[in-house]
Amino acid sequence: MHPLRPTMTVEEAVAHFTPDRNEVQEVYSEEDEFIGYLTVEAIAHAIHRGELTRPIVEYVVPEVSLPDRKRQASSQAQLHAFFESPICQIVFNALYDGVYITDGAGITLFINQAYQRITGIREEEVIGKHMGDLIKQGMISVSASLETIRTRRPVTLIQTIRNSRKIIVSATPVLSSAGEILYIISSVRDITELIRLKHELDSQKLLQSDVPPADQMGLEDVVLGPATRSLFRLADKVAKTDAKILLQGETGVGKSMIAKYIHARSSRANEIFMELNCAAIPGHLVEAELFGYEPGAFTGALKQGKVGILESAHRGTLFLDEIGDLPLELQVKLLKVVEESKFMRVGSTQVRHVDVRIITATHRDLATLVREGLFREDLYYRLNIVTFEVPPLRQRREEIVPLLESYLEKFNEKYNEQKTMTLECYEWLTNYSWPGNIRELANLVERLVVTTFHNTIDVGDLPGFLQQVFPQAEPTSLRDAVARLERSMISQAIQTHRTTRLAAEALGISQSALVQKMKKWQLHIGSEPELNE
Ligand SMILES: Nc1ncnc2c1ncn2[C@@H]1O[C@H](COP(=O)(O)OP(=O)(O)OP(=O)(O)O)[C@@H](O)[C@H]1O
Repeated sequence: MHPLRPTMTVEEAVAHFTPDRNEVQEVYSEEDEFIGYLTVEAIAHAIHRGELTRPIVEYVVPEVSLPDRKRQASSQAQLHAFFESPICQIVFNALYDGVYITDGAGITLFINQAYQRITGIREEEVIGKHMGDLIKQGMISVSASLETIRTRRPVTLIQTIRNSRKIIVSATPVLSSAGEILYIISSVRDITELIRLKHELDSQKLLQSDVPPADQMGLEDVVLGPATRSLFRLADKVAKTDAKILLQGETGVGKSMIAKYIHARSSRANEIFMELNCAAIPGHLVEAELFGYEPGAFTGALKQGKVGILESAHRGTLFLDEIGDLPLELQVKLLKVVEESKFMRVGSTQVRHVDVRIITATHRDLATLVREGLFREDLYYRLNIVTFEVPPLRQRREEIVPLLESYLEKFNEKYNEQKTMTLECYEWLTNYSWPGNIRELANLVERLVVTTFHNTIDVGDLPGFLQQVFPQAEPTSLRDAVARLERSMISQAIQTHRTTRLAAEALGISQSALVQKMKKWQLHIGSEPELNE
């Protein structure tokens, strides 16, 4: 380390004081002339007064007494010895959370094993180092300890380790009887872990809530965030009645899942649940599918005729998906079923009775269709006693990570894999708009589990369109902005060129530098093995 210069600020000088070093530093001018001494006590006082940007020349003294030096050195040594004592090591290393201890000036004294496990940072990289230096090196993004020194209060913040992993740090100052900060003890947790715990807690809460667990309804893997939970609660309530239900929402949001849940919680649970997607078959065939037909009712009909879905659903529940696509002429026939429970098969004049509960769904706005004359108003009001507005996934982002985790678990089991996702990948996918909602999410996870060759799925493995849509949060510093640009360029280059040699060439850096950077950013060559050149 360079000698202390009088123009250095207090903040810059702090890094020169480490537990292993002398407690008094000599200060030299730019011409290397001895100016005086700077004691760790003087620095500590300056920090306590918030004078971090003042030049140290203001605190330099021409002489220091030997007892002072001995006393300071010995108290520092005692502290050091305490943290190195076997009992202290055993206690801190037994903790599940990471522990990070600095002295009152922000110099690292101790990290426990859990901290090393969570962050991947080794003892020798930080012990004796000042937190400010660790930020400068890019090892950590911010320091809760320095914030605690500045504010003299406990501080909790989210820290990024080596620009990738995110952890949550809570720092607490330990004060002497004179009110000086002696050290700062920080506890550290992985955010991914917190998300998992929250997910577990949500499931626990669900078990205690008035909504019966969905897996008992044959609906395994259901993720219930606050929005979905309140839909299920309402579904549970209306299930007990025969009220007509209209489910509105985009494709893939879970409308048919809710319909099945309502059926499973109703008095018809032991009867059949039938489903017809009115948009999936041509208009002229919907009538035959729904109401059935007599022998020879139309060209191409089965000789023996056919029982329609409506009749098959007798005593049970009929779920009519995409009801907005039901042709107008069939809407009259459906109205008769809804109002009088009566219908006629195609080609028959015999009126039949049926006892079904009808649940309908649509991704279109039925009220608008009514205004445009495309949907019968009387049918609309009949079907729409209770409306469920099922929100798109982008409006219930808190469910995205639990859904990703749940589907990862499901497909890992199905394909006998052990894939995990980086925190950044979770963050990326949380910000995506998911036009295909949960169906799209499930498809993506399955694809990633099947196609990636490594166990950790990262942003670089996502399909190209997903990599471009991520709305970046504002970078917090120039270093942050540069780091992001570097990562994004590398990620794009390896996606495009598929070999580290070609990607390095395109980026104008050496192959080994590229490999090192890929390691740092946890990037991989797409989801396929590197091409053989
Ligand atoms: N809360 C949830 N947790 C887990 N999986 C869910 C959840 N909601 C929906 N899914 C799953 O997402 C997929 C799509 O759901 P569903 O078929 O119910 O959507 P939909 O709204 O009826 O779609 P569409 O209108 O296109 O028919 C299904 O595989 C379903 O199991």
